[in-house]
Amino acid sequence: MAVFTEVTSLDAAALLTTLELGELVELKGISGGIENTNYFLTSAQGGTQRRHVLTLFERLSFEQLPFYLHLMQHLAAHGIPVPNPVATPQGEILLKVKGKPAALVNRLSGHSELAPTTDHCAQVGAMLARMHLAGRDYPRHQPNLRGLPWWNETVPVVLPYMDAEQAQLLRSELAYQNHVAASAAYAALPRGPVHADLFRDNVMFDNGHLSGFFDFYFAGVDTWLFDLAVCLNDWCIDLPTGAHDGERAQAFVAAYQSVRPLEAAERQLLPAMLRAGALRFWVSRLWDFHLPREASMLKPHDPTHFERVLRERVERPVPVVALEPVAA
Ligand SMILES: Nc1ncnc2c1ncn2[C@@H]1O[C@H](COP(=O)(O)OP(=O)(O)OP(=O)(O)O)[C@@H](O)[C@H]1O
Ligand SMILES: N[C@@H](CCO)C(=O)O
Repeated sequence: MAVFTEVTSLDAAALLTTLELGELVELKGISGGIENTNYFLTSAQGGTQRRHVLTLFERLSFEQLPFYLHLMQHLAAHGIPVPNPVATPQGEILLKVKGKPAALVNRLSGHSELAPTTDHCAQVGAMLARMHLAGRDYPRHQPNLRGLPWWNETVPVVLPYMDAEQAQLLRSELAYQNHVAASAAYAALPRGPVHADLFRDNVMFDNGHLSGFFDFYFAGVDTWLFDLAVCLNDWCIDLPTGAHDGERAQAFVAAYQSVRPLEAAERQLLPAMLRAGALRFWVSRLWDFHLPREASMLKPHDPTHFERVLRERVERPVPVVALEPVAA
């Protein structure tokens, strides 16, 4: 279930009045999702119906939300298909519903593609690069809150739940990532706002065409290569083994590079960032699994999946040349 806070038709109609969006046609709770309260909401004005998603934020505060909501607005204004928050006549996009921070965004058409083909991967790769470029002049700054400092803080907290082999892998990988982060190549990586959680379930396709990226609530400023690695670790691996899928990865990276070719430092550090992306989600899943938040609404994802992906990335590193067409 993903309606943690009940919104009535009266609440929704009042919101539409504030936003000058006309009448309420339909309000329907969304069952997917585990973090927030989400409703599909249809409004009508002058014979035109509009489809929206109303989100009441259950985890993020009024202070934290402007970075994410303004990023979505910025990307939408730059032609990237992402949910665009509706503003009040005074220009405010962070709303309050039932005392909770809230936003009303346009509803993306289509559905998530949970068994992607090379064509789906290519579409996501090209749009990811376009999104990175579109974010370059976004003026707000917030680091990736699930980046290296968080791994350094959280690995010691989850270590007591690990067996000796897992603990050894976590320790050595963390040491490796700290070493990478201190390198000249890492300092040279281009960076900007990244989605940082662009898994298969956060992208919509409509009739085979990418119709949008959503769920920007882990976004932050980090290296573009990290964002690419997070995607390759989800879109271009075999489920459930976690093995790398060369064909899908090639399609993804070629499409990304058709918009923004990778720089020398990025080419060098791709294998290291694939490991970083796997570590990030292994640690967050371990944390959610072993230390559920008080009154948690989370049904934790399986941590062992990303342990497998990390082992794959360590044992069978994939250099960028393996993902590029062989020169004639
Ligand atoms: N802008 C949108 N357009 C269309 N559908 C959306 C949109 N936002 C959310 N949804 C639908 O609502 C579902 C739940 O949203 P989401 O995945 O963001 O949940 P959440 O609880 O906010 O976050 P989490 O992914 O962490 O569980 C999605 O799977 C999707 O089907
Ligand atoms: N994509 C994350 C969940 C947080 O949105 C995971 O699979 O662990």
